Amino acid sequence: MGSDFKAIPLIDISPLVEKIDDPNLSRKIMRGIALALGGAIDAFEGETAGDPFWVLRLIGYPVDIPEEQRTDTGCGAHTDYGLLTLVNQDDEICALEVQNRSGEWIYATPIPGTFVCNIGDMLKVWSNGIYQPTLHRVVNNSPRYRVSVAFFYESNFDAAIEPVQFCREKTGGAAKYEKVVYGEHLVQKVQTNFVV
Ligand SMILES: O=C(O)CCC(=O)C(=O)O
Ligand SMILES: [Fe+2]
Repeated sequence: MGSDFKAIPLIDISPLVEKIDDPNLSRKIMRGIALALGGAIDAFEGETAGDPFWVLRLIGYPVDIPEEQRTDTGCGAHTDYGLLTLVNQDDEICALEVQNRSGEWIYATPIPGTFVCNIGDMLKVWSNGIYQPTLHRVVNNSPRYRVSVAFFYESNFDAAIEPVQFCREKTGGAAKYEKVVYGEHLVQKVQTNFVV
C-alpha cells in the first residue's frame, strides 16, 4: 500500500441495500408495464425475455479528489442499457439529474422510501418507443461522499430484442427499431461511453 493510499470513508450501506429485498420486484414492475401496454401479464417473460438477469452495483462518488483530477461530472449523461434500473439514492444528497422534455437538467430529488426507476434501451425497443429511456447523469457537488445502490434488470446477453407485436399495433404497425442482440448493444455502448 503506497503512501498515496486514500481510505474511502466507511459508510453503512445496509439501509440502502435492504430496501431492494424483494427479488421479484423488477419482475412485478415488468408485469405492470406489460399490462399497461395492453399485453398479457407475462408478455415480457419466457421466450421474449430470453432469461433476464440482474446486477446490483454500489457506486461511490467521492468529493475529496484533487483539483487537477476533478471534473464536474461523476457519471456522464447516458441512458441505461437494459430493461429497468432501480436506483436507491442517498436521501440527503441531490446529485442525480435527469433531462426533461425541454432539454433542461433537473434534479431527481431523493424521496425517502422510494427508488428512481429508469427505463432502459431494451424496453424502448420492446415497446416500439412507447416507453422512452430518460437521459441522466450524476454530479456530486455536495461536500459529502455519495453512495447509490443501482439494481439493473437486463435481458440475457444472447437475447434478440425487437418490438413486440402488441406494441407495434399501438404505434402504427411498423417496427421503429431493428432487432438488437443485447450483448452487442451493451458492448457497443460501453465502448462509446468509457475511454479504455
Ligand atoms: O448513482 C446514481 O444515482 C445513478 C447511477 C447510474 O445512472 C448508472 O449507474 O447507470
Ligand atoms: Fe444510469
